[in-house]
Amino acid sequence: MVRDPLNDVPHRIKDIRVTPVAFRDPPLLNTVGVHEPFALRAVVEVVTESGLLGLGETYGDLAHLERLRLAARELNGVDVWHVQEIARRIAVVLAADTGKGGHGMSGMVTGSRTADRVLSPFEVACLDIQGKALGRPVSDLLGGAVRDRVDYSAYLFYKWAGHPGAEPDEWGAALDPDQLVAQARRMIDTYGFPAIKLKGGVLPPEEEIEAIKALRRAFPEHPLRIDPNAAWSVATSIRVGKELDGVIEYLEDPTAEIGGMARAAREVPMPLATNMCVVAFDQVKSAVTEDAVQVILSDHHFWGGLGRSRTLAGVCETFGLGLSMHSNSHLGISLAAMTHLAAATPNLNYACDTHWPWKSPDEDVIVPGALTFRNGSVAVPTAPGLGVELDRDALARLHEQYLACGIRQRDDTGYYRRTTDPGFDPTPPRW
Ligand SMILES: O=C([O-])[C@@H](O)[C@@H](O)[C@H](O)[C@@H](O)C(=O)[O-]
Ligand SMILES: [Mg+2]
Repeated sequence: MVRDPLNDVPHRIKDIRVTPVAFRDPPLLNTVGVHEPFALRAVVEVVTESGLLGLGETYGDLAHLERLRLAARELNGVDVWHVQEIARRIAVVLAADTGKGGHGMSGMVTGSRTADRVLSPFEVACLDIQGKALGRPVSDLLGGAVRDRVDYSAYLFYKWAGHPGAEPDEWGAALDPDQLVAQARRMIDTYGFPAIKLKGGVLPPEEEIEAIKALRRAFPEHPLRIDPNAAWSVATSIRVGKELDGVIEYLEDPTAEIGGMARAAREVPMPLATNMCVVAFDQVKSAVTEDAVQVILSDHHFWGGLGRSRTLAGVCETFGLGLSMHSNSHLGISLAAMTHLAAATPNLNYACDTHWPWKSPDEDVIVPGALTFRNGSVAVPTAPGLGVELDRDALARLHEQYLACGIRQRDDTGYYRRTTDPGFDPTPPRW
């Protein structure tokens, strides 16, 4: 048995708590619809016999919660150093799972592996405990931080002024280039982000090209990206790519599937990036063979945790692929995990995505102060483990909000149809 080298106490899992939470989310538009008034997450607490607590954060969709609870029942007694045993048990208990539903991404990313999505928060929580047992930050367990701050990008969204029937929110509407530039200005003034990403696939491509060009004029030095989540045909992707030659650093998921991306990649001048067509290890081979993507956006929530995301980084290095980082609506436990991972990944050379600015500062499950943005970057926590502490009152409040809000799975398309256009069809390619 592996023993704690410091005090010879094993750290076997004694208890796991999975708590769904909901936090307010503005009406952010994407190609499949619009964000509902609340985003869902699940907080995973792993408690050991030795009395240590580890934290993980993941999607809050009901089907995912059920899988998390099923997995949790299998993990009692496992040593937190034995993540491979945890992965094995999860794979066994989910073997018959068809993987339908509960992706937490409103249908935009469906090819990731169910067992990896379930493993992720347990693995992060185990790393948190390992770090606490050793008195070292998680970045040290991943090979050591190669940077003491991690850069994030300003993640712009087209959006309505407010949710239908509600007062306008503090960001107001962003439905044309001027409004997007104002959104970017405010976000960069507040957080200092060094790069800009625009969530596209919302308006006809010509309008989104104009928006990118307006951003380029307003922010001549900021690397720019646009991500329409595969809303475009191959022909449209090629047309937009040529039009944005020299303007964007990469074009993210312009079109669907490895085959489509490969055809687009042959014609456009810039690298193509993805968090849609390569979301699991068994998809890497054909992507590389076909030279379909030049940058992969890692995401520990669906690649199976921080260790497997480091493996992905090695794969990218091996094949000469760039590496960036994807995000969804998230809270502070995930931001801490993303920051440790990015810090310990030398070849992560792009500013990471984060939805952080879209969350109200007063809504989180961690004690404030551990993670702050300065010049667009977050300092890598140096305290043991993830370096964040659970705020139990806040957790209880956001759980109450989950119970009251009535939302049980992310459904951007359903919300758009209910509020705006019952006939809305997001099937790609939309253009
Ligand atoms: O939050 C959103 O609407 C995004 O569209 C998100 O769901 C995507 O997964 C993501 O940000 C992306 O880069 O594709
Ligand atoms: Mg993307």
